[in-house]
Amino acid sequence: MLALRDVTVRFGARAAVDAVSLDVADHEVVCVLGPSGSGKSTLLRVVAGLQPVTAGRVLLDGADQSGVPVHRRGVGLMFQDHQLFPQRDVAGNVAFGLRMRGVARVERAARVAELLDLVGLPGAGRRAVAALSGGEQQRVALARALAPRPRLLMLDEPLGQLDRGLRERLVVELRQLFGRLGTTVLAVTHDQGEAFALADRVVVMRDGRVAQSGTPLEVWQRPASEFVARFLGFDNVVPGTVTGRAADTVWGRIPVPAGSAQGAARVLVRPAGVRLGDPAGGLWCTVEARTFRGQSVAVRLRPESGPALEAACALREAPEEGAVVGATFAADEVVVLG
Ligand SMILES: Nc1ncnc2c1ncn2[C@@H]1O[C@H](COP(=O)(O)OP(=O)(O)OP(=O)(O)O)[C@@H](O)[C@H]1O
Repeated sequence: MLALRDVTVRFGARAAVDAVSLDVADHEVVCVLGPSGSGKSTLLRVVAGLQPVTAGRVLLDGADQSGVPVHRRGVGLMFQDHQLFPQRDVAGNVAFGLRMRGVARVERAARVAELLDLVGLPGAGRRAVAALSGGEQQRVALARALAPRPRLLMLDEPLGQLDRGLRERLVVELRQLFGRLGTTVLAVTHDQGEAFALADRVVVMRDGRVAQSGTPLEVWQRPASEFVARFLGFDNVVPGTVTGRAADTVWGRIPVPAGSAQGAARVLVRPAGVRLGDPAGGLWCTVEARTFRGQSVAVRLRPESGPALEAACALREAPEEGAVVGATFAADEVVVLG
């Protein structure tokens, strides 16, 4: 469906997008994820035709899009601040793209009603946009983007403005909706939770380049680099030397999974793989802080050597602040990073 081939966008000397190649298959939901300034929005703007490329090609269904204007690309756009027309009612907003395409009034009305049902706002056509909640406005913006049946729907921080609870609910709804409609989606977000909940595949960007691409599970289980690991919130990373099934690090010998790359590397231990027991039986650590995270407790440890270490413990097993414990490591939660 969508193919980017070595796409580069420069602003002055700086490449906001640097030789990016990316494919999105029919019906696939791809989320581009990365810190602020990594080039996500620029990438979307390129696909939409809002931003010319410095080099490289954008293909939609095999056709090169250079010179094709925004309204002829057949892509739908939904931006962070959803840019609804305040002077129009809900139906007027949803019908916008249809009117632009000259769809007849009766057909338009039917499609608007269908879309409002789809996004969970049945019968809301006559309501004023200004009187809607943030979540409702988001749904209207989604209905407007979907109304002309775009071959590719692009979302820029689709749930960016909403509070966390609402975002978590909407992201589940969106995923179900896209699955049902078979929509092909390219979304960008800086929120990893959102990306992982929404996407069939996530693409992590860093400084205009693709740092990793894979299913949410693949990226979560095997971050390709220290950058990706830290971006996902994994901070238990130390340098080490891998020999056979263990790595020598400042935290002592850490078992690693079979097949891990050998030699000097960065070693990640996911918090779930840090086991706490008797001080004599492992790396000697003092408990610095505990943070409740729903089902588990994040325990921040100060080891006798090396940087701080985080462990995830069951509620009842979390040691008290100030306690001294021995940390050991479970190989299946250890990743030797590239
Ligand atoms: N029109 C422009 N002129 C000059 N520089 C730009 C322009 N648009 C973007 N940039 C720069 O390109 C880089 C990438 O910007 P972009 O908005 O694509 O990043 P992003 O990952 O979407 O960030 P955010 O999450 O903050 O929106 C940034 O350094 C930005 O300052």
